[in-house]
Amino acid sequence: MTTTLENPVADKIQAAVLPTIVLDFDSTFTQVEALDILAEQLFSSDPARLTDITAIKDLTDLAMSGEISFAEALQRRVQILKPTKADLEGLVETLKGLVSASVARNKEAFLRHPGKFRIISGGFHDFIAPVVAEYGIRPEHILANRLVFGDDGIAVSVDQGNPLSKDGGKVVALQGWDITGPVVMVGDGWTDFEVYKGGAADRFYAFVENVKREKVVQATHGIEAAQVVVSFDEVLHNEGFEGRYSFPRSRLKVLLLENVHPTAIQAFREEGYDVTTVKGALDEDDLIDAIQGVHILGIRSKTTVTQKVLDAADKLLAVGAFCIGTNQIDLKGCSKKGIAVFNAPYSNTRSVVEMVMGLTVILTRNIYDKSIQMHTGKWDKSATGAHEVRNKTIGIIGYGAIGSQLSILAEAFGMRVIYYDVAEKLTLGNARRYRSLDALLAEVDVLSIHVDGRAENKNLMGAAQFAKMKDGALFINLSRGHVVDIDALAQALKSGKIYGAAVDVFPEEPRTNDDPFVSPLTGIKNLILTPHIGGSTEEAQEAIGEFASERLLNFLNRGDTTFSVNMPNVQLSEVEGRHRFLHIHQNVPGVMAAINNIIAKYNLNILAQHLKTNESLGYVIVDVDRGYSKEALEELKAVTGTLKFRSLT
Ligand SMILES: NC(=O)c1ccc[n+]([C@@H]2O[C@H](COP(=O)([O-])OP(=O)(O)OC[C@H]3O[C@@H](n4cnc5c(N)ncnc54)[C@H](O)[C@@H]3O)[C@@H](O)[C@H]2O)c1
Ligand SMILES: O=C(O)CC[C@@H](O)C(=O)O
Repeated sequence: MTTTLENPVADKIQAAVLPTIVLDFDSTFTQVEALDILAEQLFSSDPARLTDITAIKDLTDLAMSGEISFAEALQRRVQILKPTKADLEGLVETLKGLVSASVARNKEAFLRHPGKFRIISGGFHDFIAPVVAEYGIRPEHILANRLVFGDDGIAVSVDQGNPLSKDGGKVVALQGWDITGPVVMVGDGWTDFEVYKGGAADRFYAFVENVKREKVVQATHGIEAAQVVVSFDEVLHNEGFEGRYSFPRSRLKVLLLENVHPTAIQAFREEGYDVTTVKGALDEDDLIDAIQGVHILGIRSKTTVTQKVLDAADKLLAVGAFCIGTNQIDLKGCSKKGIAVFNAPYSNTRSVVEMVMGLTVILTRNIYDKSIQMHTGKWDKSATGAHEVRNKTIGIIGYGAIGSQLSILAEAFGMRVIYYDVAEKLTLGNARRYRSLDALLAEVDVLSIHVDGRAENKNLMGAAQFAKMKDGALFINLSRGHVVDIDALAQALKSGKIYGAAVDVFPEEPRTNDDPFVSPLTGIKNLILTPHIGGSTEEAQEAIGEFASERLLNFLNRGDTTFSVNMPNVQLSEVEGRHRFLHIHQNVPGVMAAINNIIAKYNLNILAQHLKTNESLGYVIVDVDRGYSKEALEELKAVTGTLKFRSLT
């Protein structure tokens, strides 16, 4: 199956006759209404004038949505604001930092096509010109009002001779401009729609990236030449401009489940992707419904990505596990479909380790049960059964990222560290590796499990293993629930074989905070139960949000697969001034030769080429210079064994 990212609208438009794009300034070129920002700047530190900030905003809104006359609103706002030239300089600096995200990321397109982008605004040339100059828009390509200053340097009114100071002014002003060829108007406000309605523009885009004005959006309905767009990427794409992106990001859907951290949501939105979030996990049926049309799925540990879900995933390019574990994802199924899987292997490691150390001390001192007794009014000041952790032996099963970090912290607490791992590991500090699990079990005062969630680890700790431990040892599991036979653990605790335990992960876990927790472990003495929160610190969640979204964005934006858990890892630079083909295929003979034949047939000039394979997948990345035909793309997609094909610009 191939992923087809087509653009029929752009195909219809001759690239040679690029239209002139006329942008509104307030809430379109910039994220904000400049006069609202000016009001905040001038009045927010003066309690007596705070109401003027609201008054300015109200006037702006009423005019933008077409409720009152634009001319009246403009004049009244200037009368309230009375700015000086110095005030406007401050405003310019603020506005430069508030350029709309999709405009800012397409700066290259502005600079590459001087004269093709113009500004029309009911705002003021005085502050618009220096902001848009950075995008190569010259003063003569800005139509805007001018402030009239009094002798004291304070603006008192609007230049009345300028048509833009009047109602319907944009239509008149634009019609009088020296534009040849089609004109495309992009704006959020009613006056922008009027430009199209009044016949001064051939096409209209209602721009809703910053603010959605219902009256304007409604007005576009049923008009073939008018469209609502959530980002400037779409405008560039539809109008045949070579923006940074071969496919508008706003049409790529990102579905983030299980309350992933807002940093991730923001990262995708800032890059222009269409993000939907869901608080909890989804069960299989709900996920099957939700996954259709989704390009990127973000989950944590509670969502299971099964083969059935993958079968329903018609557009899925990648799955991000916003956690360490990936055992909830059918990795083989993903590979078979060329879907890349990423996780955040180190972002919550420290949080888990700190929690294990804390639990070790709490259990060794018997603090947990003492606290419970206190809550029932019982004061038991006694040292019996309470110990230091110093000189005790901690046994770690699974000496990976978490196990080895724990080794360092435990040693810093004065503990003796021994570990068991099925793989060769670098032993840290004075830790000792045991090659026999049974030998380790027999020696530990505290046992902590940190193996990964592979299926073979089911019931790694069962009745036989608990029986091999010293009487009165402590047990901790913050890895995966199925690794421990919990009936056997319950029995070992009840019999006193295991003196105390802390369990954070369970074979069956509630999907959301509203679902009940049911387990044979509830009600047992000296057993600390926690709701799978080993990695749940604000620090870890933020770090995971940043790390996982960065991996997914690098994959989307440039094809980079660094840290992917199932794809061959290829580190790639940004796509600058070139086209990049990304070809994911079954690892079968002949694919590379077929790709190269097509490249030779179409005489494409290769700037860089990479091929990396793993057991099941091959990943070819080809960078070519700008000239290539659609037929070449079609043939590349049709190569036998192709799973996914994308092109980036
Ligand atoms: N409770 C939480 O909130 C939480 C947070 C993060 C991670 N985790 C879980 O913690 C576990 C460890 O995470 P990590 O980042 O250290 O993983 P890791 O992959 O870095 O380390 C796992 C180690 O276990 C070893 N191993 C696997 N099976 C084994 C076995 N049967 N016997 C001995 N060694 C075995 C591996 O060789 C590897 O060295 C994972 O299951 C992860 O999902 C839980
Ligand atoms: O936050 C989660 O849902 C899972 C945390 C942890 O088990 C992990 O695998 O990182």
